Amino acid sequence: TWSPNDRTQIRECVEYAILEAGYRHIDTAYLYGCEDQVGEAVRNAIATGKVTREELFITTKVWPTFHKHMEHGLDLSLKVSGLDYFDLVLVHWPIPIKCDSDDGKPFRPTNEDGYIPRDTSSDHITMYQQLEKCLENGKAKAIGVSNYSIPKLESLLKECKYVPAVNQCELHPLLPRRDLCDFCTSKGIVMTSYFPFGGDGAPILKNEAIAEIAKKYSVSSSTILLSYHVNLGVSVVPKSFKPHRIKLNGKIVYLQKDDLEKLIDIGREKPHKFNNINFDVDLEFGKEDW
Ligand SMILES: NC(=O)C1=CN([C@@H]2O[C@H](COP(=O)(O)OP(=O)(O)OC[C@H]3O[C@@H](n4cnc5c(N)ncnc54)[C@H](OP(=O)(O)O)[C@@H]3O)[C@@H](O)[C@H]2O)C=CC1
Ligand SMILES: O=C1Nc2ccccc2C1=O
Repeated sequence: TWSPNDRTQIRECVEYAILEAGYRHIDTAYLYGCEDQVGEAVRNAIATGKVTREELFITTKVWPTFHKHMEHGLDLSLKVSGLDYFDLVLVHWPIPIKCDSDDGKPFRPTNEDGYIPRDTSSDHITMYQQLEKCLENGKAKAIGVSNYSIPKLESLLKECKYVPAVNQCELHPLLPRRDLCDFCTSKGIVMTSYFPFGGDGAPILKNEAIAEIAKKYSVSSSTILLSYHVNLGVSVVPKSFKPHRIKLNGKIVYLQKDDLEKLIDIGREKPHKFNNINFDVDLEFGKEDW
């Protein structure tokens, strides 16, 4: 439910996704400024009698400007959405961002170098530990992380009480991150792919190697990109505002092993990350640590 500009259509798209296209997993975040529309869509969908709350799986994320009070961040998401609980709550990014306000804003302050300034008085482990309390008090049915690297997960796993259920990261054939996926699988952490098409404007759909595989299966490149994840045991959260694409994105095909290998090979040598959010340099692990 992330949209960089127009956020007016999200309620109707979520309703369409649930009622007409069979979606059950909806991914949102406090950052996206649309949890009100997601909550309304969920209530409207339930009111039709076609789906129950228990059948739906609603994920949200607490933005790291709330690093001192993550439960308060989640409380705001609950209030805005009008939901009684979220099925999954993620630490949105492992990097605490400087913030003095109560509402977590500004979300992306910038320092004189143009970077989003990190608050070094906290860390990703402390943020996650606060969500563990939300698991215990029932505000979240499950908790997890987003944009966590292997070193971050290793340090978190040493300190946490509950293993994160999910790590949601940018993943697609141009950024296969098989090491991260294998690490997560070995620890019982489900990977979720965001930016399955490369984000706004869907740049990965122009890739010729993917188009060739799509031709072989007589499906669209978008179907290949989503099937890639499902075939690898990764969940995936595509976004579209167009009804026919919302439906199309529910279609998954079985991929032959050699085609799956071809897809992984596309980004093996030179992985490409589309999300270029400008966090302050990570002194410990280097800039690429997310
Ligand atoms: N945890 C995190 O830090 C992040 C999480 N996310 C989550 O991941 C979701 C997906 O990422 P998002 O940024 O939306 O980018 P996506 O990779 O899902 O791409 C969205 C773009 O693809 C287009 N598109 C969708 N389906 C098709 C199709 N079948 N054929 C052609 N074009 C298509 C959309 O256009 P149109 O709408 O016109 O169809 C839109 O321009 C977000 O909405 C958000 O929930 C995203 C970024 C970071
Ligand atoms: O959730 C997010 N969606 C985004 C889109 C662009 C850049 C960063 C983000 C997020 O953190």
